[in-house]
Amino acid sequence: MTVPDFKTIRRDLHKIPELGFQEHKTQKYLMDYISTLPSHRYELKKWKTGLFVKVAGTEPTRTIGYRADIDGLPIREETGLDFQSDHVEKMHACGHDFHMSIALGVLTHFVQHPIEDDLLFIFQPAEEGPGGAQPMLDSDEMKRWMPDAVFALHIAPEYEVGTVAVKEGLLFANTSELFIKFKGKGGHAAYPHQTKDMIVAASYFVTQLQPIVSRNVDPLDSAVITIGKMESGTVQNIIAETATLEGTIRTLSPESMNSVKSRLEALIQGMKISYDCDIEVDYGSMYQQVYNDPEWTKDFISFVETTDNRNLVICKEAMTGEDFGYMLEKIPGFMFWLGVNSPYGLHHSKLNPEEEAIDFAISLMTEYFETLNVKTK
Ligand SMILES: CC(=O)N[C@@H](CCC[C@H](N)C(=O)O)C(=O)O
Repeated sequence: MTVPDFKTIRRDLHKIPELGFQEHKTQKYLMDYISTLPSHRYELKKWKTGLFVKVAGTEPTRTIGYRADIDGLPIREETGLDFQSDHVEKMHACGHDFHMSIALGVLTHFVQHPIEDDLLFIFQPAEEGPGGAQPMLDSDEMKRWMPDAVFALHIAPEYEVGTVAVKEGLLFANTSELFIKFKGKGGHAAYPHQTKDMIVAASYFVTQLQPIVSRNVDPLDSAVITIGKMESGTVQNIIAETATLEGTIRTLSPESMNSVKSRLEALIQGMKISYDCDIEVDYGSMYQQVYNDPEWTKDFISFVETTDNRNLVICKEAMTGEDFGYMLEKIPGFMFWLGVNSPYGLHHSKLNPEEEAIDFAISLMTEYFETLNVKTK
């Protein structure tokens, strides 16, 4: 079998981004590709819109897990690339097209050149929300094929291709989504005294959230509250009866997440009195922090250091979230950042990672897994 071009595979996947638990075309694409590999070397199980693929080892004593997330984001792509998204208002703006093609590359290698250990490839839906990692962990397939260690990577636009950035311990933050609904009383723009204006209430609330971070969280224990969406009103001369806010909370410690939410709820009680309105809060999905197992991470760091043409960066923790944190809570392993050098960052409509990072990552991970194989002997 000739080795396929994983950049072409990435471009195919880039054209068909789908939101969490709607990844039907993506799942079919992955399955169609995997079905071209010798079928006696692997076992495949569909799980919702994701996949588990177990590649048989020659004399397995353990199972090594590798996870790639597969969903896209609700963003209108503005890269102008000739393989731009075919799906309106959807884009692979967080690099999951890279994550999938790298996983397919590693999978292909080990189907053709098995190591002693079994390998479990986890193609996970809904990382951007509402979260696929925890339900996958709870699935019968995962219980049957539970890996002894699990690894994943995430593209990093800020680093050059060839860079691996990682750290032991905390890598990504605790996260919670945030959905707030305001209900007041609408009316004529010229008679505000007869209304309860929810544009004024919601705007005030957005500004009141900011001091939670600067005045309630220990400065040495960071937090972020971002409101990414605000919706209200119908036309310029009608006072808005309702308003909705959507956002996310990020904290370095689980304890700070609880205290940020307590402060937010206290503010809401005050707002209800001040603006004489109803306010409902819903936290949506919450993700466990990504905590890299120190032993596995040290092992990976010394592997990267001792190989040529790989630039190792010991990075700081980031306020990004990842439901891979749930896998690392149960199974030792690590996640790392893969340099892709894009002038536009994650979740940007012009994100354009350099595709040379795909082959770099495939050889990085295949060599690393081969090193682990030697260590089991
Ligand atoms: C790596 C990355 O960008 N992950 C997302 C995870 C989103 C979690 C959830 N939907 C939330 O917004 O809290 C991120 O935004 O960090």
